[in-house]
Amino acid sequence: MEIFKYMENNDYEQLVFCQDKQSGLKAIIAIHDTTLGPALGGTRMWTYSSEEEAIEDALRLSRGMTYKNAVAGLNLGGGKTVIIGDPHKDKNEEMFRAFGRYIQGLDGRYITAEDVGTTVADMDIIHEETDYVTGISPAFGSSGNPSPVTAYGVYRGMKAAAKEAFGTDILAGKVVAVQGVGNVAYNLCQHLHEEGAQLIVTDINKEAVNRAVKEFNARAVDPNDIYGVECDIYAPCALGATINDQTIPQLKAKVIAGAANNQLKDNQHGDIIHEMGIVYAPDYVINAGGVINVADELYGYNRERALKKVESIYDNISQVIDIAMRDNIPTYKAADRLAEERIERMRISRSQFLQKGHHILSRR
Ligand SMILES: NC(=O)C1=CN([C@@H]2O[C@H](COP(=O)(O)OP(=O)(O)OC[C@H]3O[C@@H](n4cnc5c(N)ncnc54)[C@H](O)[C@@H]3O)[C@@H](O)[C@H]2O)C=CC1
Ligand SMILES: CC(C)CC(=O)C(=O)O
Repeated sequence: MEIFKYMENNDYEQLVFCQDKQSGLKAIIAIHDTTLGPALGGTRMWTYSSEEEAIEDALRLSRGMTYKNAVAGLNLGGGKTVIIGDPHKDKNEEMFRAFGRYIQGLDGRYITAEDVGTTVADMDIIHEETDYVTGISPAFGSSGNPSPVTAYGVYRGMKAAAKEAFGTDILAGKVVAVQGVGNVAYNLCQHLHEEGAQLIVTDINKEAVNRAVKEFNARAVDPNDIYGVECDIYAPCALGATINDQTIPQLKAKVIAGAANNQLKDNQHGDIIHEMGIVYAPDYVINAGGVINVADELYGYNRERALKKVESIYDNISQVIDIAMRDNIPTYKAADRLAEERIERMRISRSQFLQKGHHILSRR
């Protein structure tokens, strides 16, 4: 991979490699675009099969955060960290302390939070070294685990997509196939079950599946079978790139609406599902609830205010669908357009020189 060429082609600002021998920390912080404000995005800890795979993941995820934060109406840019390692075996206090010091060194250009493989407890340790961390314990007056709020946003966005596909946003009686029943999807299943949707679930973790079967009367299927099940809605809530050449021909769903980041393997897969008439709720629009929630900490956390903003994910998905219909383009392109237009408008309106620029962070 030619890193500078890749960064230049996709407008990345900065890539930071953090190493600490004692704790085993190997982290990559990717900052995509800070036009709207400091880059905010979570830290993923994962067993990458190569350093190149980790770098690519950090780059792709950080770009997604730029677009997510822009469409969500946040005054924040896009960034993300990946830590190479097994979250079940390789974590230690020193690792997150060392990582916190690297974040502090960026002096506010990047703010972190949870993602796959990291927890509120990890954020609390990072907080010992830096203020540029969110999703810390409610005991510190903060917002805690973002997953339940992400799930609420996905639920709202799923309703908006269902309205377009089925003429109603009532999900009672609809069959929803959920891939991965981890932190976000467990809470999503709870909303769907309460409304009377029927659930089909899968996960590589048997305990997670059993819990969903027991608590939500879900039907369990093997991980490879989830794509082809008879359902109304496919909710990808595990990792990325599950909408691809192999899975698309199997899909029976009329709606794709889930929490995972980077659901489309490539843009062409967004074109194909558009041509098939599937209503796709773009990942970074529908899963913005978590970042909206943690970003509220920068103002002094108020859960009611955060949830109100998360509710508007319904309107954001409807707006994206309207633009896609109007211009006869796939929804992923409509979402990109919304994000890019906002960033461009702000770039122009903020181009005037100020001796000491203001951002909400300066009050923290
Ligand atoms: N936690 C949050 O607030 C947010 C999460 N997301 C995204 O949503 C997705 C889920 O996040 P979390 O629930 O926090 O993660 P998680 O790690 O708690 O849950 C993911 C689940 O997917 C399962 N899984 C992994 N590979 C699988 C496969 N091939 N087939 C079936 N199941 C598989 C895992 O065993 C796990 O139970 C991720 O892509 C994450 O980046 C996006 C925005 C916010
Ligand atoms: C988990 C969130 C708090 C932020 C993030 O990284 C995301 O939305 O993907």
